[in-house]
Amino acid sequence: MKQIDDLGDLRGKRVLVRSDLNVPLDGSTITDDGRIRASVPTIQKLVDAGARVVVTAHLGRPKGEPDDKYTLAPVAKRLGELLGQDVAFATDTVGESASTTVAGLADGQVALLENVRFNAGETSKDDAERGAFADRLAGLADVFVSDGFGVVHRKQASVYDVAERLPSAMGGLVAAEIDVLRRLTEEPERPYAVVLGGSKVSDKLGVIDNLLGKADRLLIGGGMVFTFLKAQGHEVGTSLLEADQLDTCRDYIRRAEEAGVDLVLPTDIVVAPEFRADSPPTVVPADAMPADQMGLDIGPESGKAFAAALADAKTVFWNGPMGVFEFDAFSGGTRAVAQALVDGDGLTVVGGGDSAAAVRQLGFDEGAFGHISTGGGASLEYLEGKPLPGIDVLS
Ligand SMILES: Nc1ncnc2c1ncn2[C@@H]1O[C@H](COP(=O)(O)OP(=O)(O)O)[C@@H](O)[C@H]1O
Ligand SMILES: O=C(OP(=O)(O)O)[C@H](O)COP(=O)(O)O
Repeated sequence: MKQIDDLGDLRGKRVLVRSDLNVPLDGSTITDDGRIRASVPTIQKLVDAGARVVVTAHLGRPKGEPDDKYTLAPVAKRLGELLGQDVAFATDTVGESASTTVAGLADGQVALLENVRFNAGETSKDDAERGAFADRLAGLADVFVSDGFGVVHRKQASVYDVAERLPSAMGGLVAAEIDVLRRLTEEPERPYAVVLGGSKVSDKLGVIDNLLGKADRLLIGGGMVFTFLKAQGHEVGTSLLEADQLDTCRDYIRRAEEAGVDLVLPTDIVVAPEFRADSPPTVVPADAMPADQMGLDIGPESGKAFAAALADAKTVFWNGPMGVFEFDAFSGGTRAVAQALVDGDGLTVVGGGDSAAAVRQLGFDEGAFGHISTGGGASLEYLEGKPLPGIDVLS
């Protein structure tokens, strides 16, 4: 697969780089810039090569049209600070502003295009619609570098279709991520434990299907847990729930038992009446959640049980916070799992924008983990052995 060095002399060339700059924001304040920092080495390499660098990225999940809440403007500013040079910001992705901004770049300068998901073509399931948008995006550049590891599992215009239209290469971040994750797919040292949580439940439940044949222990927390608890017949109140996945979860529970996989579910839950930092927390048994409250973290007893299940693991992959760690009162479960990973002596890999942010925000030293991946869904799909469109298209 082509790397940047295989693209030839890039001086004066317009290089479109797909980065994953999907960072958590509080209003317009970036609360964790990990993904921006992870994207800098590739951009800097292109700057040093004298390229005119055009970065494209998404933020959140806007509905295919401009939405101020999801503007990349604060990200352009932070990227500029990290690069030590101004980053020109185009207020659209493929329109007038993008054309003018790209045309105004000198060799070694960088532009960031507005949120690529402000365009319906980016995420369209219709190949022609996606292709038409990719044509316009590709028209802004001479070559393409795919460096957004967190999105390589998405068959989207800026990830997939654009690579079919321009000479393309894999960026250093994607290459490095794949290098580490490959170790987890080839004979992981056992016991191999996988911890799953977070809020993208429908996206990520499916990975369990495959993990049941690979992992020795499967620990489930975060928003994912309530579909399991409900499948066991328990009340889950107003918690996150994938009502159409109950049978799937029942099947996972049965198959885990048959396969001898230790499926660890929380025995206590921190509930609150509302999704708010100051909503009063109560710890309740997992099989006795009140109907009018929502589960926002695994409880302290579960935190201890999860830590015990990780203590002697030789390989651990963790994606998805155990609770709403952004609110102090609901960060205990995530802290307990992070601490268990730090205390263990196996290979530990943390994947996902929010999981990585959680580790840093809760004050853990990044160096204490084997690898912190910028992609949650992407790394899960890689571990599942699923084809990753954004990688396959490069070969
Ligand atoms: N019980 C819960 N209810 C609602 N949201 C939750 C719960 N547990 C965790 N979360 C949320 O999940 C989000 C992260 O989910 P996700 O995007 O799947 O993880 P990652 O970015 O690490 O892949 C966090 O913002 C966190 O607040
Ligand atoms: O945040 C991301 O993924 P992750 O939460 O699985 O780590 C990526 O930016 C992909 O975003 P998406 O899941 O909206 O396509």
